[in-house]
Amino acid sequence: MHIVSREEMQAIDHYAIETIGLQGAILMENAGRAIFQKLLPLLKKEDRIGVIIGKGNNGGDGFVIARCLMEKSFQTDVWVVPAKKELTGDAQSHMGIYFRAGGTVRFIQDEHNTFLKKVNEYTVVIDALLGTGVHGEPRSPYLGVIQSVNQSQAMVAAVDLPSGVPANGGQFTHEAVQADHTYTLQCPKLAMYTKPAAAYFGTSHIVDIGIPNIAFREQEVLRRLWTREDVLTSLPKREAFSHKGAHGKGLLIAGSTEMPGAAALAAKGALRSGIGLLTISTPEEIWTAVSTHAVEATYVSRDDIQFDHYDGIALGPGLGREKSTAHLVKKALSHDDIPLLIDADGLFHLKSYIKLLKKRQAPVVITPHPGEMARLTGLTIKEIENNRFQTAKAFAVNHGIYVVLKGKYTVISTPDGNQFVNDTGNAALAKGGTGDVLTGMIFAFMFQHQSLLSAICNAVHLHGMVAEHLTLHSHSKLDVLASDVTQAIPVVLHNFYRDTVC
Ligand SMILES: NC(=O)C1=CN([C@@H]2O[C@H](COP(=O)(O)OP(=O)(O)OC[C@H]3O[C@@H](n4cnc5c(N)ncnc54)[C@H](O)[C@@H]3O)[C@@H](O)[C@H]2O)[C@@H](O)CC1
Ligand SMILES: Nc1ncnc2c1ncn2[C@@H]1O[C@H](COP(=O)(O)OP(=O)(O)O)[C@@H](O)[C@H]1O
Ligand SMILES: [K+]
Repeated sequence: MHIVSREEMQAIDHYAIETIGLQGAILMENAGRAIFQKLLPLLKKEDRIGVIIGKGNNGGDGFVIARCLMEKSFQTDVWVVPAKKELTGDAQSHMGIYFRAGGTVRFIQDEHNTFLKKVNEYTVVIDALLGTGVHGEPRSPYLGVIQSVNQSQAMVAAVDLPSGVPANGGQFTHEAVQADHTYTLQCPKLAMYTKPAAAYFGTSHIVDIGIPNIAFREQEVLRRLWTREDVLTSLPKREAFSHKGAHGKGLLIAGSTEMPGAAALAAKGALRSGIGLLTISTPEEIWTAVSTHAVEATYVSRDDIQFDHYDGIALGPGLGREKSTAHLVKKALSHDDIPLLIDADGLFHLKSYIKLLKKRQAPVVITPHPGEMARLTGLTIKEIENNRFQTAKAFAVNHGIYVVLKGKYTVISTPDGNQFVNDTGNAALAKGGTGDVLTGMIFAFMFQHQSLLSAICNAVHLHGMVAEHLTLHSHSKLDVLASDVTQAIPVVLHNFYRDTVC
């Protein structure tokens, strides 16, 4: 499923209307009807519903919903913000259809005090004020109407976007509708995956309004959600006659005397995700501690690493930032025919050797959180968070690597500029050590998937699913530990393989 910016959505609409010939009024009818159908199970006959309509096409969708509500005899008031003559195009057409079907409206300008009173009495408010066409802070009278909606106790269902939320996300400080449900048309918008916009959507529903796929292909939208179906169709099959050497001989360079746990967690993540043979390079003083948790692995001292004995190298978790560990990053980078996964302290050192990335033959995957990404790019964390998609893509393309920018919605960017968003997981993962587990999972998957991209995306998806599984069945978001994540990988993988179609 594609994820679009405001400009991409407008271009896709334009293509659907002008090139394909699907008239705007038909798309609007589809949108309103599809939203109504999705909304219906949430409505009760005794509900008092207010549909609040703005001047653009978002308001046009509102007229279609109002007509559907009227046909099913729901107690509905339709409130219009602009004067009648200000409505144009498809919105005007649908206002006409609504009137001729027997509908009536009230104008907020004419009955402002009644509107303020009524909005507090509604049990459901349909927000069809502003959609993707909004620019900047909502102007008067929209801002006041948005404030009234936010003060009411009604369940708020937003059409396409909560009014006032910019479709592209990014920083904003003005008031916007705080929705309980948002019915996003055709495909998710960038705002759904960025702070602070994401918090306004409530539960998001994607509503198919019938725009053909070719419209997305023609606009070359390179951003997608990585879905459960993607996982099911790309999980690797374990060959019946395979042997341990066929599932990856991996070297994990991780851990230090201060951070033995990071090595153990990454190792456990890899072992639980199917790696054939795992060798861990940690300081010898901690071999016993780490091997208690990763009995299946073998160990090699830091001075004895033979880099070219391995099919891939993961380095960084708990490595330490001393100069003595920096040369390991340089060495791993210079063995340029071995796939490399760099995380945590490995990323700290990477900054000094960034030019080596372009010289490599084999792929490099990096897994920064926003703080690590800020350090790598020289930007602030705020700048990264306000432009997650742009900065991750630019870094991936400029250095020819895969970037896994972690967070609530992890963004995976490829060297050729494609981006995939993960929507699994929850704040139970906001704990030290969970990223180390992810490193292990990606590392193991790298050896077993047909494509590196599906390996990365599947690992990120499953890592999130493990957190969801734990909080659904046995844990709160407070008490999940990174080691619990390693222990719950099997049940989640088991469920996926049970459902797999490959
Ligand atoms: N074109 C299509 O294919 C479809 C689009 N649909 C709807 O159309 C919407 C986009 O329609 P529009 O482009 O008309 O945009 P909107 O309906 O979001 O509103 C644009 C209107 O708001 C005004 N406006 C912009 N910024 C403002 C601000 N800060 N304060 C106050 N007013 C402001 C503009 O002057 C314009 O009149 C989508 O969100 C969706 O709901 C649907 O009808 C389905 C089909
Ligand atoms: N609020 C959240 N919702 C969903 N996932 C989260 C959230 N917070 C963190 N995560 C995930 O948890 C992991 C944390 O990784 P990281 O910050 O590197 O931790 P550490 O280095 O301590 O292991 C990442 O995969 C990230 O996407
Ligand atoms: K809206």
